[in-house]
Amino acid sequence: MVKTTSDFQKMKSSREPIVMVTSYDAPGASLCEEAEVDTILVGDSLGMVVLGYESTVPVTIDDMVHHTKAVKRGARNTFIVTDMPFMTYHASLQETMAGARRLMQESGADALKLEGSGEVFVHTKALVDAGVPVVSHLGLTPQTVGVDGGYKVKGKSAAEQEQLLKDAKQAEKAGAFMLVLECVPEEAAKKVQASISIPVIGIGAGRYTDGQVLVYHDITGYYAGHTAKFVKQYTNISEPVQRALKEFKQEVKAGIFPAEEHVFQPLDKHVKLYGDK
Ligand SMILES: Nc1nc(=O)c2c([nH]1)NC[C@@H]1CN(c3ccc(C(=O)N[C@@H](CCC(=O)O)C(=O)O)cc3)CN21
Ligand SMILES: CC(C)C(=O)C(=O)O
Ligand SMILES: [Mg+2]
Repeated sequence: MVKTTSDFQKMKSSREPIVMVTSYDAPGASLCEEAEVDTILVGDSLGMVVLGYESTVPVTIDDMVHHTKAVKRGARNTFIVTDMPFMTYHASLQETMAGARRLMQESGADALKLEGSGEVFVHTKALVDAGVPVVSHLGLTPQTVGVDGGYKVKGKSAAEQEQLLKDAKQAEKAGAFMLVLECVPEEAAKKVQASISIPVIGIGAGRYTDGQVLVYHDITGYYAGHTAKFVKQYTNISEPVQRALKEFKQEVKAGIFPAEEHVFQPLDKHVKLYGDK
């Protein structure tokens, strides 16, 4: 059955690690559900791993609705978190609410994830007040890659760690039920984990968080782009896929495929077809 926000809270209390994997389509989501992951993230990494963009910045609410619907069809019994994309929760509370309403009502998301701190927490609180479960995302926030000047580890200095801790506490206070912490030193993540009561899911945040999240295409090796240090590639499906495609091509060129078993025949095998002798 679909988990609830309180199930994740209980998992933190009982120290059962929470497993989150991204999905962007029905077959991928279905495999995640069969693997019994605790929750699926329809990440805006979608833009980079399946839509071919350079960053997550071009991803829209329409993209997230479209892909979350597909994920929901593939994984009806898994808790789905969907990323609110770039600049859709900053301009006004009205715009935040309109986007969130679409993601929650049209797409089948169970919760929404918002990157960043400060003003973002005003939007977090408004969403939670309206009944939307919210996940906060701190540390490296890919949507601010432009102002950050690249994808860089956050919380390396004492001052940055102090700020991170403050932000995490504010996220909890704003009503977030979960926190994703990306690319921070292990020691900083450990402090955050111990300082707030909501579960902390790490990606490049070391061994002491309440759970881990990785991108589906990074786990399976189905992505040609840059692979971060925190990724463990458990298999490389690109290789067998490439081999199969080359073999298909060779067999068609050589007249090997299709063979007799792939061919349809008429009801009466003795019917003479045009061109038959
Ligand atoms: N395939 C994929 N996996 C991801 O985890 C992911 C995406 N795409 N796209 C959206 C964001 C972007 N993410 C990224 C992208 C790059 C780095 C990266 O290059 N990090 C450097 C750290 C550099 C430093 O030391 O400051 C690294 O070497 O890992 C990290 C996270 C995480 N997300
Ligand atoms: C990397 C994870 C946390 C994410 O936000 C995404 O996949 O978009
Ligand atoms: Mg994201």
